[in-house]
Amino acid sequence: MADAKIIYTHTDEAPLLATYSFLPIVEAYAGKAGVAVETRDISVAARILAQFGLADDALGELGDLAQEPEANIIKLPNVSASVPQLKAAIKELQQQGFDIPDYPEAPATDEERATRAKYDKVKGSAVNPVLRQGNSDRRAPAAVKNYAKKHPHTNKPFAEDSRTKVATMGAHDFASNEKSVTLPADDTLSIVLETTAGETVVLKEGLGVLAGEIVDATVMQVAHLHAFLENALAEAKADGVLFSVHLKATMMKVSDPIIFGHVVTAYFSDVFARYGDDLRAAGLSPNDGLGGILAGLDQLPNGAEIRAAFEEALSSGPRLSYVNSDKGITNLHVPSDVIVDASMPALIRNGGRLWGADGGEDDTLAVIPDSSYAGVYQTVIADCQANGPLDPATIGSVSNVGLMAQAAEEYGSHDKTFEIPQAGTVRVLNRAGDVLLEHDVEAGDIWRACQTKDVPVRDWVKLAVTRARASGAPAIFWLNESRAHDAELIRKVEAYLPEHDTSGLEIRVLSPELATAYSLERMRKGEDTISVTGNVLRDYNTDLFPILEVGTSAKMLSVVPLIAGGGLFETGAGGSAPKHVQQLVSENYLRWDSLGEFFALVPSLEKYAEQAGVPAAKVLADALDRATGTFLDEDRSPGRRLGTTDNRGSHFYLALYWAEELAAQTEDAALADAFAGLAKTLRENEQKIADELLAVQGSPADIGGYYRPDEAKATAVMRPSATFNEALARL
Ligand SMILES: NC(=O)C1=CN([C@@H]2O[C@H](COP(=O)(O)OP(=O)(O)OC[C@H]3O[C@@H](n4cnc5c(N)ncnc54)[C@H](OP(=O)(O)O)[C@@H]3O)[C@@H](O)[C@H]2O)C=CC1
Ligand SMILES: O=C(O)CCC(=O)C(=O)O
Ligand SMILES: [Mg+2]
Repeated sequence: MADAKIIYTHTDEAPLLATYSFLPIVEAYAGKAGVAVETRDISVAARILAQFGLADDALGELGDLAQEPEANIIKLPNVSASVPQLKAAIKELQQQGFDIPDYPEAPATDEERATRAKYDKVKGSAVNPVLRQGNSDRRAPAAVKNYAKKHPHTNKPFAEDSRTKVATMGAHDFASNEKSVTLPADDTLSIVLETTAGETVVLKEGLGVLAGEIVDATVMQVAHLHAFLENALAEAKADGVLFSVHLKATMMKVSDPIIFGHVVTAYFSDVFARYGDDLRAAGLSPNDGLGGILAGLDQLPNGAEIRAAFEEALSSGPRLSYVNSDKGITNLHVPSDVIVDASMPALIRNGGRLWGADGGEDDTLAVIPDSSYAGVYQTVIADCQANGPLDPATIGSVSNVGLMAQAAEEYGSHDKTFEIPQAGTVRVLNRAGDVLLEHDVEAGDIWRACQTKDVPVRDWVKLAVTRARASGAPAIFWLNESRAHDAELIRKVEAYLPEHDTSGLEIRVLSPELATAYSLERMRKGEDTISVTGNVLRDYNTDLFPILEVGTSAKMLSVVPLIAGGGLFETGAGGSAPKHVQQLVSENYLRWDSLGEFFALVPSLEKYAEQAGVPAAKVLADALDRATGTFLDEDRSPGRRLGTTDNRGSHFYLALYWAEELAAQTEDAALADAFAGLAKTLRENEQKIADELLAVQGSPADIGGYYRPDEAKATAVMRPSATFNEALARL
């Protein structure tokens, strides 16, 4: 391929900061091997600017590229913005002088509606579903697993009398109301609400579907959600445990902020009964969280009175869990502060305890309203309560093969999720007008349809068999035959498995709860298991198991073999770690661990070698792979605390080991020659560079912006060692 190149993405928060330090190293090394590396800015700030013609539509470009065989993209985690995050980013860009409108809370004019539509394109998981034109292969590399066995982190034990548990609806929710069909032929669907008053409201038209596509519809019945929440609040209060709610308001950007709003409303039901109209009139929505409401109260004439009512409710209600008790930030403050994939594993690692208002730890009632996957967490909690914590020194690994291509499953559902305006019946109709799926609904219910195309399913089954064959581990499809969507999927799995040689492999279908129990049982025996899951469990499992096994999902290999033949190499399985940015800004210390970036770069370089016919890229990849091994052996990941090697220091060590490997290899004499000097300089100046990097720690750092840092300032902060910079520049 003539124009082969590696695209390294500029994203947000901690991974973006790390990029200011790491990318110059990558560019310098790649340049020596004739490897073309380009960057594209897909940060939330750049995506906002692109909507108003003030930046290139890099995401659109990469989305197209992902569907071409030449794609070779390194994707760092990015912000999937909740409304409060989006508003903060807009404000920062306005302050930087960009002429962009405010986020229209309740758009009334055509212009406001157009603006809102633009911002809605930036909101939530707007990047990953576009780039993920393939299924997901996430696992802990053997070197990471071995490192964790040698240096086990602590998974704290649950108390003897631990009262932590998961509360979930189990009826009248998305899981239990689901209906599903597989389409026999290409078709065009519409979604229509017939109200009890006899009106027809078209919710969606022109929804193209392909033969073999699975289409589901389901509804969260809000009256039942409220009854459930009232019970859960009463239960938490009676048991004296912390109340916490765990949703995915970023990825499920339509349904989950609404559910989050219902939790806020239920917790503060008296306040909303008294002041709900005032809050609504002021545009203060519970869906944006308690934080946004409290921040907006000053503009209300009776703001002080309402604030007092919130405070009174907090002190008399069940004890809330806190995200940051020092700053008074509760679990209900911001919909994107507590994200279930990261929050539940952190809770389990901590012996089932969260933090209360006083900063003290306590057991919790973890509320996960929809029952589709809540049982997974309850199964792990019950297992740890019965059998003690999982010991990272001995446990086996649970890797994941995840169905996600072409926005499979709930990931793509936000354009088909509706808060129902009036009671009636929602129907999914085909072109001929036949009713495929229908539900009776009440006003306020959250109804959603969701699509899963056939090609991705077939590819996913193949990937599962490939991984089972390569690893020798059993592959378990986490599918619940009594859930409508899963039943359709199981049929496809059964149809596609015979396309492969599965002799001697253990391949089974188990419900998520049983699959969890089976995987844990094997794990405790030191045995590995592959979890083959849908998109949401892919997300959940690739934080859950890594965090229990290796302490963090940052150390995951996360590859997306694109269906069109290209490669998308994600870095780690975690997010963009906002609290790391705060630490950098306050004390010039960045805890971000770039192992995920190192791991992603290896297969990306290998792919480049193949695509561009540049063998030196493979030499670079092999050297990097060995260097990463040394990096782990020498324990060069950032520490958690000031005064230790941080992200920048860790990059220096990686650069040192990588240069030494390149200088020592004999496959490419020119490369060895090119790196000999650098390897020597870095080794000789190891102490000096380490000292220069340590010297800057401890005082505040100015990066000139949160969502859109100033390039020069951030570079200065992230590249503070003159000796290291000069050595790189001389390469
Ligand atoms: N792939 C993507 O693009 C993803 C994006 N996100 C986005 O990230 C943001 C934050 O999400 P959140 O759910 O809080 O999850 P995060 O993974 O960002 O944060 C949870 C915690 O995980 C640990 N962690 C994760 N990655 C690393 C790393 N490389 N080095 C060191 N520690 C790490 C840190 O905690 P500790 O060490 O204390 O355990 C971190 O504070 C949101 O905007 C979300 O939308 C989230 C997930 C994936
Ligand atoms: O796309 C997102 O919003 C989050 C993705 C995520 O958490 C994951 O892929 O693990
Ligand atoms: Mg995740």
